[in-house]
Amino acid sequence: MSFQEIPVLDLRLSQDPETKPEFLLQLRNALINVGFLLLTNYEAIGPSKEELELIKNQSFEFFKLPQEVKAECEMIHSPHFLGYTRLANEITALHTDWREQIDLATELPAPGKDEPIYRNIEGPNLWPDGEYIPNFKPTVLNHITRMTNLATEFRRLVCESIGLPKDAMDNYFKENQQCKMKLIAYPDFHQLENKSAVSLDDTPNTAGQGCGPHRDSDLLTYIYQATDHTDSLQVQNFQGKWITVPNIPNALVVNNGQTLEAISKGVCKATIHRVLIPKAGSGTRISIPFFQTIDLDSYKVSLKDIPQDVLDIKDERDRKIEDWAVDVGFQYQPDVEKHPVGYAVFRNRIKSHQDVSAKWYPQILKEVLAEY
Ligand SMILES: O=C(O)CCC(=O)C(=O)O
Ligand SMILES: [Fe+2]
Repeated sequence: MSFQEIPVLDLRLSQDPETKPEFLLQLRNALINVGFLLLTNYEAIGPSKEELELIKNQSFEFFKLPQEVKAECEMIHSPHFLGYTRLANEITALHTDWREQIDLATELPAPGKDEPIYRNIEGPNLWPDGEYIPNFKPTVLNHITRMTNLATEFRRLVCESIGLPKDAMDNYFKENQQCKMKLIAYPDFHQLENKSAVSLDDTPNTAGQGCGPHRDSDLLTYIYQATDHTDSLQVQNFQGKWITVPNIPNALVVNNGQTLEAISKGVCKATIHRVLIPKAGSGTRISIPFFQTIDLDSYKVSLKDIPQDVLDIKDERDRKIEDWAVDVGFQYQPDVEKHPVGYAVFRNRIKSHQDVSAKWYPQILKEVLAEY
């Protein structure tokens, strides 16, 4: 039997030596047997309710801007895959996603010309014109700082929960490590002019693809579901059944990415998930994922000394995997033995944003298209 619901973890339990062992057990189970969890009571380390309210309001303001203002910071102008993506201009699992979004990241300089091409994942943000939305940039930068703090603490707990010293992942993080985030708007069915959205086979009448089934490329993702939609984000359990992620007010959804799967040698599996278009009349769904990424140059460095009892839980899980995995299309999986992590991350970006790739990396786009 695979998981039927998403575990809820109270971060306060990790702060008290008496309850910490219980927290670490719950975390171990969530990381190995589910790949998703809901995190509550993180305010002492991460963003406060007020700060989340601010980033939510800036998201609404941003998406309300005139299309020409949003177009000025469109991703096509960025060789770093940062900036605005208009509605229905991204592909996941071979189909169009019905969402619009802006990709943002820790502000960093662009790499030099002689550096490996994948380092172009890093670079400066494309900000919307501050004259139209003055509080956008400071609110986003503050959100990145608060979330980076939370994610740094959390990754130490992740290490401890799988039987490693809490600094076991520190080597994967460089000075001024890039983190990424997105503001995403999923208009509800009413608002779509063109309702020929791809119907998902098992939900023919209710929904189309907000974001197609995929695994994240990063280490860990932290999603703030900013509106109260309850029927959108779904996770596939290891028997192929879609499980809806509840929307507990102010809880963050945390999920394993493929980088964590790669460096933990499959112990923490990157679970497949998707987003359905919100029901007609339910309004636009706003979601704000934060992506914790590691040094793109990390190479030949899996986590060492994961204890046997943890590996046994992984093996037990793997024996129970039956009909997992829909067709997520081809996705590059990081394999630190073969390539630096940046290789797969960069190629997944090339594939998802092909108009941007055609402008900046036409040759690599050709190679990527030939591979799947
Ligand atoms: O909108 C969401 O809740 C999740 C989005 C997502 O999975 C992604 O952008 O990787
Ligand atoms: Fe995702």
